[in-house]
Amino acid sequence: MYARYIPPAGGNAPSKPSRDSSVAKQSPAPSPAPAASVATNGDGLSYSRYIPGAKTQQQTELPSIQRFEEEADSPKPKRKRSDGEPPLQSQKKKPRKSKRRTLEVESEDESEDESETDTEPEEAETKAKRGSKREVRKENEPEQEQEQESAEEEETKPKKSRKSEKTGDDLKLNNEEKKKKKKDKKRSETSDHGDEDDEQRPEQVDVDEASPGAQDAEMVDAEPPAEDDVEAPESDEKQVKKAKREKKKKSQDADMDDAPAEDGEDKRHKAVFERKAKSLKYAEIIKEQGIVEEPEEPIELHGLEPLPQPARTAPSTEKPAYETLPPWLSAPIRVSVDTRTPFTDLGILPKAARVLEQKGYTEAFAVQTAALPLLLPTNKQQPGDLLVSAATGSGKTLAYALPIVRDLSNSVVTRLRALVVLPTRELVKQAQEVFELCAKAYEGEDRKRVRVGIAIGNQSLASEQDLLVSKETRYDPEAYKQLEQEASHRTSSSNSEDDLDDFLTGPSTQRANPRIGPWQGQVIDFYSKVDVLICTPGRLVEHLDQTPGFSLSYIRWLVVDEADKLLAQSFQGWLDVVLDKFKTNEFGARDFPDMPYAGVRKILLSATLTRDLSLLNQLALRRPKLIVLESGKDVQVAEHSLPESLKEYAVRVHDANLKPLYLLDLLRSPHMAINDDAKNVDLGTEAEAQSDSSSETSSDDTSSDSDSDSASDTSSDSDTSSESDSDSDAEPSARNKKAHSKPSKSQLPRSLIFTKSNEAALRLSRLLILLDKSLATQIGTLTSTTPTSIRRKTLRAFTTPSSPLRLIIASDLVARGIDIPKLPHVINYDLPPSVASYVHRVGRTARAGRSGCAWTLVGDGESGWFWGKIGKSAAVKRSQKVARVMIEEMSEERIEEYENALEKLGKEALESRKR
Ligand SMILES: Nc1ncnc2c1ncn2[C@@H]1O[C@H](COP(=O)(O)OP(=O)(O)OP(=O)(O)O)[C@@H](O)[C@H]1O
Repeated sequence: MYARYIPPAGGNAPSKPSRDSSVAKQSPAPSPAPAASVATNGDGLSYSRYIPGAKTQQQTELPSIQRFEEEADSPKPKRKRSDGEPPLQSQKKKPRKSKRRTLEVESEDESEDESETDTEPEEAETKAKRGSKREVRKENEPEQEQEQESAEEEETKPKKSRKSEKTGDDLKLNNEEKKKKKKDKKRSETSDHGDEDDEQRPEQVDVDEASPGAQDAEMVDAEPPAEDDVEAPESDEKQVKKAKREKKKKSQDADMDDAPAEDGEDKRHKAVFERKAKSLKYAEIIKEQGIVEEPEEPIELHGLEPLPQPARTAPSTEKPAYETLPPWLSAPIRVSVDTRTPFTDLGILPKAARVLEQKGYTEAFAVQTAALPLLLPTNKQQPGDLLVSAATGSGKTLAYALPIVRDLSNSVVTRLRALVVLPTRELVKQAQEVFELCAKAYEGEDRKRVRVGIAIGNQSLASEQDLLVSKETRYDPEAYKQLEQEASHRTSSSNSEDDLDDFLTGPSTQRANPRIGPWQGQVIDFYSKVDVLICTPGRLVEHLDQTPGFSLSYIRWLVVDEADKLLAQSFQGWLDVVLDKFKTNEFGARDFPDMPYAGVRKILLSATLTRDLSLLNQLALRRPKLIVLESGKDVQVAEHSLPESLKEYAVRVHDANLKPLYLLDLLRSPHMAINDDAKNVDLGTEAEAQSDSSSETSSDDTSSDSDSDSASDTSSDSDTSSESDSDSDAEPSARNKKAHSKPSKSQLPRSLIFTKSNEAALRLSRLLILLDKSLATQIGTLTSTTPTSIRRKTLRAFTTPSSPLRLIIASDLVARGIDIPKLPHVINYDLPPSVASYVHRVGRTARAGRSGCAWTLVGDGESGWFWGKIGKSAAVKRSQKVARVMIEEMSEERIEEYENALEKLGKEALESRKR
């Protein structure tokens, strides 16, 4: 609260500026036209101001003090008054009044901003004063200005509150009366100009009020008129007025000086008390009359109010799910690598378990423990497809072979019911051995011997066709007619381009249905000779296209081993062809007798199984489950995992040009010898025993075998005959050398050495022999150009302990899946092309829980890639770190030998090219 001094009314009429400012603030109050007057300065300058006439008449008393804290009380009574009492002004002004009223309400509601809104016009007024006529400044002494301001505020109040209209009537009237008197006086003094102004004034007011920015207009009004408007005749009048004003001022000052200060104080206090009394009285009247207060309009805050905020929600306790993989892939079935379970506990018949035990399979490995219950018919769960991601040598083959054979052994008729697809011939052969073992295990006791066939293209297509499909011709005119009708219907809808084919390959009806015999009325029936076909994808497509009667209509199992490779590469689009054949389903052909399941169950396996759903989705998997192996400490499921028993070494190669010498030094180094000698002794005795048992098995198979086996043995393929020769050679030599099973010291540790290409493998093997002639009998080579018979011969010799063969230098042909029993060392002479390739290469050792070592020669320029992608990569799960091995510097003498060997190699290459 603060008090403002306003000089006593005693004849000191407020100066013109003060009147102006009051008008500016008073604009909301309607007034009849006459009330709008033209304020004219003493010097003749005129400007229009809106002054409510009613108030002018009410002015009886000059306020001495205004206490602004009382303004806070004013709005309410004012509102009541406005609603309850009719306005005093004429009907003409009503619309304007309502408009003004709206503005008033807004200003009232902004009670907190009142002081601001009040001061703004004052400031405007002050500016107006400052920027306006100098005469006004001269006339208005500071005290007068205070008086003027208080008068303005006094007049502004009616705008804001009706209460102040009522309670402050006396004060304002006094002020207004003075103004009026002065005005009248001026009028009398002024000439016709003044009258003209009077006439113009209402118009100006109307324009101001009618305009949307009425307040702005008022502010503009508050500004002094431009000096251009000053007319020459008025200058005399101005001077007269000025003189009068100065006179008045002097007398006023004299009064002020004379009046005792105490009187002023008393008056002010008196005025305050009077106002208070009036306010209280007015409140009582309201109470008595029962005037209901208009409910307060909602306060509209501008600028300072807090921004609207959204309602706070309780923090969610649910964990966010960022998983985009399907649950079966993100949460696979995890099995500890160390898990071992008796086969009988997994639902394997005791007789079958005994056969497996004879082969050395005493207990089921971890992956078998997890997979067998899911695939065997004893599983009462809703069966579905299965994916297995387990390290190399973990026994995946038996995990799918055993349940498939168990299922097929229940059937009576031989039909092709299982299809196993593998990427290489060697793997097909390997899988065939496992299936044969299982077939033997499940043979007898009301079970049929499951027949296993292979298709790898190592012999002519016709020979393979004979092994897979048999045919019988019978005379059946009716069936013939029917088949012919079906065939002609099919061919008629086909292309006319077939005419050329008809000419070349015979009637189209025969091609459309191979069951139609060559003679009228003859019908051909085809029978599958195998229950299981293990094949490479390319050869499979060939049979589907060209082998009459080769059908996948009865297929119940589809196994895709080394699935990542088979799905990533097209292999003549084998998958699309096969899945298309699955669509045509013989009624009941795919029913599993012991299971509530029909259709083709798919099994996908790999040591580096892809998690790429776009690849996996090609197979249209149904209710898939994923099995992964994990070591106790591992939480993360890595895409590539290495056998726990594998030791890895990185051999630094300073000079890549001398790499063959580094290899030789490594082979002769104590590092490898330590890891090899003792095992070689074991390997010798064990492997011999194994070779004996395997030869027994093979003889068993041959004797008891069906047409397919004997056919394969008696195949016209030259490779096969040579194989049998070599085998027969190998056996006696092994027996002869039984006594010398302990390897000599000059022998190198048994190692499988991988190079980057066929050429590199051949070149390296020859170079090593040129460097050390004693190695000639110890080195073998395996590449994709090696004939199949030689491949098999080499692999057999390598696994035979009595054989002098100690090293196999190979391309990536044998990197995948090849099972070389108890191979102690794998050497990456050249770096593998990918991480997956590394995993498969080194996975040829440390199989079936045995220990093994992987050595990688790393050139200085290759170390970044090796350590980044393989040696220290988190993508490869390994039980122990990769160790570093240093090879001593080469002597000059050795380097010279090496250069000589290189020279010889060059000459040999030239000669072979000439030939
Ligand atoms: N239950 C078992 N007990 C003993 N040896 C087994 C058992 N199961 C499999 N093996 C042997 O483990 C070795 C590896 O088996 P297999 O070839 O099936 O492994 P894999 O997981 O398919 O390996 P890769 O991924 O390299 O193809 C084979 O020599 C096999 O005879």
